[in-house]
Amino acid sequence: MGFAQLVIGPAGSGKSTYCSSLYQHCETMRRSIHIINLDPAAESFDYPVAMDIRELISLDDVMEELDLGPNGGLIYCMEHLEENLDDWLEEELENYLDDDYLVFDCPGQIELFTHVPVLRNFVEHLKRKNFNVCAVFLLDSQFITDVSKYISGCMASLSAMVQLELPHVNILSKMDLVKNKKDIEDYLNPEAKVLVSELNQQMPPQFAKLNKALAELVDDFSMVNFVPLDLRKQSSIQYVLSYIDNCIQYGEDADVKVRDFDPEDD
Ligand SMILES: Nc1nc2c(ncn2[C@@H]2O[C@H](COP(=O)(O)OP(=O)(O)OP(=O)(O)O)[C@@H](O)[C@H]2O)c(=O)[nH]1
Ligand SMILES: [Mg+2]
Repeated sequence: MGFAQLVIGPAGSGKSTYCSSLYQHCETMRRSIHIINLDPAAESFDYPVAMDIRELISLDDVMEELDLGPNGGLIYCMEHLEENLDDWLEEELENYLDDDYLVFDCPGQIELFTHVPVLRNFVEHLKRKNFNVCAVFLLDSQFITDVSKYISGCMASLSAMVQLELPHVNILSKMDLVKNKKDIEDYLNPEAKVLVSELNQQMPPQFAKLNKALAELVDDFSMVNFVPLDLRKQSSIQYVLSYIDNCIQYGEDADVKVRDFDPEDD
């Protein structure tokens, strides 16, 4: 049985930074972890790259040879990955042992978890290889400064949830940028009526019904709640990691400590 995190979320939400902080944390804890780059457009890394999609296909080549722009090029690369699951991925995975822990750093294009099935097929492949996989969706904490941005972030997370059908953890990243911690409380476990009244304040009255429907959708799923992550604090990284481990039943036999996260402490 292997374990894997699929790190997704909008462009710039902090996925690669999260991966490198997680790597460092595990290094300190003497815990084995392998980070895999699935972003064909990535250029530099703060973590040792265990597997790299760029060894399979180069975005620059694709853009040049097929005359595609960066986003079309990326979709092409990901579809190429999909076609090579049975050879490239299969071969790469052979380097890993049964109980290895893999973290996939994905690209930020929203298309990947809305209508292109590549990640879904990727995950199916991992499952067949006996991996317990968790989707880790990062949303930049700055999204909560604007309720309509926040709702769009929740919708992106929901579509990933619905498409991937995996255990799913939402993380509010970049907590170091949040000045007033009280501001975020309403957004960690959002309530429909708070969201509706804020949306209504911002928008003309003809949107009231739509706002209500959207807010209720977020509320109904009630799976949309967020775990705050402050990368400056080891305790915060550890909390998030334990939370995810729990979702994928990692270390059930071992004595893994889970303790409550206190934003003030470190
Ligand atoms: N203050 C702060 N900045 C962060 C944090 N995490 C990431 N950033 C910054 O946010 C920007 C984007 O971070 P990345 O980790 O590259 O984000 P990404 O989600 O991998 O981006 P794409 O791969 O392009 O989708 C960079 O400038 C980071 O330095 C954080 O916890 N705090
Ligand atoms: Mg990245």
